[in-house]
Order: sequence, then structure tokens, then C-alpha cells
Amino acid sequence: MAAIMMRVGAGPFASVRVYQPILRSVAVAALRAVSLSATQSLPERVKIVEVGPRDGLQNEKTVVATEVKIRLIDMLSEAGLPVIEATSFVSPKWVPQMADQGEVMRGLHKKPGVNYPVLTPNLKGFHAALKAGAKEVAIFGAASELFSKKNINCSVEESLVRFEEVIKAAKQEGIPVRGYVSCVLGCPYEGKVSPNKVAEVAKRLYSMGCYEISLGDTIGVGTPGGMVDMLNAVKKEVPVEALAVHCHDTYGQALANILVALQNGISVVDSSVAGLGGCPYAQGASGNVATEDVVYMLNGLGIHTGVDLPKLLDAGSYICRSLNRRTNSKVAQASCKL
Ligand SMILES: CC(C)(COP(=O)([O-])OP(=O)([O-])OC[C@H]1O[C@@H](n2cnc3c(N)ncnc32)[C@H](O)[C@@H]1OP(=O)([O-])[O-])[C@@H](O)C(=O)NCCC(=O)NCCSC(=O)C[C@@](C)(O)CC(=O)[O-]
Repeated sequence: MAAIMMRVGAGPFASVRVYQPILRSVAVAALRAVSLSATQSLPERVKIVEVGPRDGLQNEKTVVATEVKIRLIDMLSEAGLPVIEATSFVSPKWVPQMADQGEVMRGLHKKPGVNYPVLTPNLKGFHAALKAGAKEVAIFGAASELFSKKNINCSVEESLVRFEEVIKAAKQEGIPVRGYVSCVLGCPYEGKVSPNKVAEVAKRLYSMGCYEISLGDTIGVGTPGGMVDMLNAVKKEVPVEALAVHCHDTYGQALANILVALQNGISVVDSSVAGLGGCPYAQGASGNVATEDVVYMLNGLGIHTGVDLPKLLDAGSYICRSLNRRTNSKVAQASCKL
């Protein structure tokens, strides 16, 4: 099978290219039978963590105006999203698109009851976030050494030391911290990632004090079988109530992966309005699963989210018009045809 060419890296790594036979490992995994029958019942409610303004927009090539970002976040608040990841306090040299993080935080109209977490890779980011009025932060680690190095310029172990500092400072300020583990179902540099490695990193973040661990299929290569194997390993180390899934949709598997995660006790799902984004570390990778599609599926299952789908569709149309692009949400595409 042909290797996939991947364009890697935000900032300084943007022009590097690597070749990974990642399809090979996915195909081999698919050859063994996976039992999905030992599933639990679905949750009554799901908390959706909207990551479009951060995970989606961080990948845009041309700078998105701060007013557009703010308007998008406000529309998402109005649509009933309970958590909207607003921006990230990372180095502007690495991710120029997020350089207006302070203005975004100061400009958005905070709706009571809505959380607006921001990414903070280190203490510098944490202090800047605090100054800009952030009330919740997220640290982002990985289950892959090479991805960690490319993304935050340090090993997994070094990242955990930095994160511990952030968590300590956050505790002093009474700020809740969410933790991400990237590459839980595959890495653009290392290929297959062991569920045990994912479980180990998730456990470390949880025991440091993260209240929730979001498990990221960063390049969207996972399948339901791989998701179940990974969750089984992680659930041995972290209570399922503290877990979230974060699925990119590169191979069209995101909704299926989310459904099996729900069947396995997960009730927090990350998604991105209009399916914004695209992993900066894999050429051709699409964005997160579209929030519209997740809400539509959950509505169909009778699962409460508190999200108003028509208002969410408006937010998706707004950002697509602003970016002059077609939505990645199937539900939005279908709705336009009606
Ligand atoms: C972590 C660093 C900063 C290390 O980058 P570094 O170059 O190793 O950092 P450094 O400590 O050596 O500092 C270098 C320069 O950056 C500055 N700096 C240092 N820290 C900050 C900060 N917080 N905010 C602003 N500036 C900062 C620092 O002050 C210095 O400035 P200079 O003296 O050269 O002018 C860098 O690698 C970085 O910013 N990486 C962020 C990459 C990123 O945002 N990736 C995307 C988010 S992760 C993701 O999308 C995955 C996720 C979460 O969605 C889940 C999934 O899908 O799997």
C-alpha cells in the first residue's frame, strides 16, 4: 500500500514533509475481529466542548480578523454550547493565527453558565491567560514522543513537568485545568500508538489534577475497533466520567468513533462548528468532526445537549462566509439544499 505523504508542523515545521505508512497499520488492525457487543447504554446527556474558534481557526492560512473570531464565539454561546474553547496562549511564532488571544478573551461577551477555556502550554501562557481573564485552561500533551517534540518542542516527560507547574499555579488561583492527550489512535510521525501509552499519559495528567482528559484522534485515522481498545486501556487508569473524546474526521470515522465512545460510557465530546480546521501535521487531514453533525446524531438518539441546531447552523454559515469556504458539516450541506 502506498505511503501517505504528510505535511507537518505549524510555525517552524510548516514546510517539513514526512512519509508514513500509516494506512498499513490501520488496515492490519482492521483484519482482526472486534467485539462491540459488550457496550453499555447511551448517556442521557452529552456535554459538547466546541473547539472551532481554537482548534479550527488555528490552522487557517490567512489571519482571521479578531472581530470575526469574537462574533463566532458569541454566536456559539447563543446557540447553547456550554463550553467554547476560545483561543490559545501559545507562542505567536509557532501559531500566528492565535496571536490575538488577549483581544479575543477581552472582546467576547461571556454568557453566564458558559465556560471559555484556553490552551496554555506553559507558565508563560498560563499567566497571560489569567491576565486576559481566562477562568479555565487546558494543557496539551501527547502519547507520541515525536508529536510532542514537533508540537511543543519537548519530550512527553518534559511536557509533564511543565504541565505540573501550570496545574500548581492554576490550583492556587482556583482555575480548573483540562488535559489533552493527542495521537491516541495514531501519530503522523510514529504511526501506531499503543493504548497503554495513551493510558499512561492520561493517568499522569489526571493524577496531577486535570478534571477532564480529552483523548484526541489528532489525525483522524482511528476506527471504532481501535477506539474501544484504547478506551478499555484508559478506563483502567482514569474514571470514565472524567474522559472526553476529540475526533478529527479525516477518514470519515469520527461519528462512528464517537458513538462507540458513548456506548462505552463517555459523555463529553469535542467538536468544531462547520468541521473547521485540519491538522497542521498531516496533509489532507480534515478538521474536527462538525458540531452540527454531532448534535444531529445526538438529537436522533434522544440525547440532550442543550444546543439549538438552527442557531448552530447560523454560526457555521457565518464563519464559512467569513472564510469564504464550504462547510464540512454534512448536516449544514444537507440543510442548505432543503
Ligand atoms: C510550547 C512552546 C511555546 C515552546 O516553544 P519553545 O520555542 O521551545 O519555547 P521557549 O520557552 O524556548 O521560548 C521561545 C520563545 O517563545 C516565547 N514563548 C514561550 N511560551 C510562550 C507562550 N505560552 N506564549 C507566548 N510566547 C511564548 C518565549 O518568550 C520565547 O520568545 P522570544 O524570546 O524568542 O521572543 C511552542 O512550542 C508553542 O507555542 N507550541 C504550541 C503549538 C500549538 O499551539 N499547537 C496546536 C495546539 S495542540 C492541538 O491542536 C491538538 C489538540 C489539543 O487539539 C488535541 C488533538 O487534536 O489531538
